[in-house]
Amino acid sequence: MGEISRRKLFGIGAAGVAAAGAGALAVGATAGEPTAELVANAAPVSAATSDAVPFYGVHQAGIVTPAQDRLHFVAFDVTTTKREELADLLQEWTAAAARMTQGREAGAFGAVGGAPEAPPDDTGEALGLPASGLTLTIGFGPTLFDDRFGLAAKKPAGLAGLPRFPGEALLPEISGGDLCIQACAHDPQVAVHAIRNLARIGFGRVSVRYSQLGFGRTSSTSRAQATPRNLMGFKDGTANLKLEDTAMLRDHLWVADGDGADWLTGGSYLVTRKIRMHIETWDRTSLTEQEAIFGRNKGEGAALGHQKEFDEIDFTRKGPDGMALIADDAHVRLAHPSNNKGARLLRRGYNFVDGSDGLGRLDAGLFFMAYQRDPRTQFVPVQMALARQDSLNEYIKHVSSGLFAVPPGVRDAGDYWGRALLEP
Ligand SMILES: C=CC1=C(C)c2cc3[nH]c(cc4nc(cc5[nH]c(cc1n2)c(C)c5CCC(=O)O)C(CCC(=O)O)=C4C)c(C)c3C=C
Ligand SMILES: [Fe+2]
Repeated sequence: MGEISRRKLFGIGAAGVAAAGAGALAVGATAGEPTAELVANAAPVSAATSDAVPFYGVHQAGIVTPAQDRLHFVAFDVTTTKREELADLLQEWTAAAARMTQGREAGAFGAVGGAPEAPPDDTGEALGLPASGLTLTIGFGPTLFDDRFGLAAKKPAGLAGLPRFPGEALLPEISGGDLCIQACAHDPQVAVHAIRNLARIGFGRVSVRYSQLGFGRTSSTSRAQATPRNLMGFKDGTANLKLEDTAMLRDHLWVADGDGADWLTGGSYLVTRKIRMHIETWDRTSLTEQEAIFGRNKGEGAALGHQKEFDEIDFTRKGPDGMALIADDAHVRLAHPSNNKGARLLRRGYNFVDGSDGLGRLDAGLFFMAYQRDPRTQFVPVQMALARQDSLNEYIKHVSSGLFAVPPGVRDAGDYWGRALLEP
């Protein structure tokens, strides 16, 4: 965030910005944080974008939490082979995450409050910024359950691995990971600060395998949110699982007692796919063709032959030529629960633009993320149908893939991410 927007956010002058600390609008000040006057001087900021999201709860935040506007996703390889060091790290990460999500610095001393001869326990770039809706959500990849940490017997069946899908071109260096952390926030600097500090804390025990920045959420996860648009210009996230759909979340999102691994009850599974778009080709495609590919119109987002975005889709509707208005190879027909034995997903993806590719094309697309109760009966059949038939395939390429078991929420300050997995 630039100096001017920072000033606008806080309604204070340049000097105030320089002095304001990470806890400016948050719970519990630490050394090096702003004075009470500075906090009182801060102009009100929009509750929706500055507020803190509670960290403790039955489920992790960042799943049904109304999707924030920015993402920094990271996958780690665990470099230590000692189970105790892994458990220590998860405890340190949990403590730092509990602080940062409330707008506080990563450690108790902060960026400027510690011993001058030691590296600070916060990197400092979020000083002066509010919590900004930051959520931090951890996931455990299949490789964490190999023979290094004695966790093989606790590997949940849903982590068995994804099959190869036709047409995918996965790059191993940006796929997989022993652990992942999804940071979502309304301010990219807050999301990046959080991941950077977690990576810093992990030094010597984990190394970053890959990370991905995202912007412009491509899904709504609450009915209170307007549907955003993806980089192809279409409303994305209309027919999504949403936090208000309590019964559907129970059936399709949260791992339940008896599903398999007990430690995962109350958790979920996350599938990530980095999907590159051939943007320049898409931009030379007619509007009629674009709409036929998705099976929805570009303006309103209504299914073809329907009026409104949220009208329930009737796939039997035909045009004057007797042909189905939504083609057999249209994206929404293939992905719809009626084509996939009722399977539903909670999609929570983000647009990405990683600059250009050296050949004059944007390196851009969708960082697809979807939460679900069991990927074997949800993501896999839907993606198999899409990979085989979707007319969108001409314009996209899947280049990375991740599968993670997402543990339940941290209950209180005595609990930590993955405790039920690591402790007998
Ligand atoms: C395997 C799951 C899915 C992948 C991968 C995927 C890629 C992908 N999707 C879009 C754009 C849109 N998707 C839309 C709907 C939609 N997509 C999926 C699943 C995957 N998409 C589902 C389950 C649905 C809902 C289907 C339904 O029940 O109607 C839409 C329409 C609007 C909406 O409902 O969200 C768009 C647009 C892109 C661009 C993309 C890969 C780059
Ligand atoms: Fe889709």
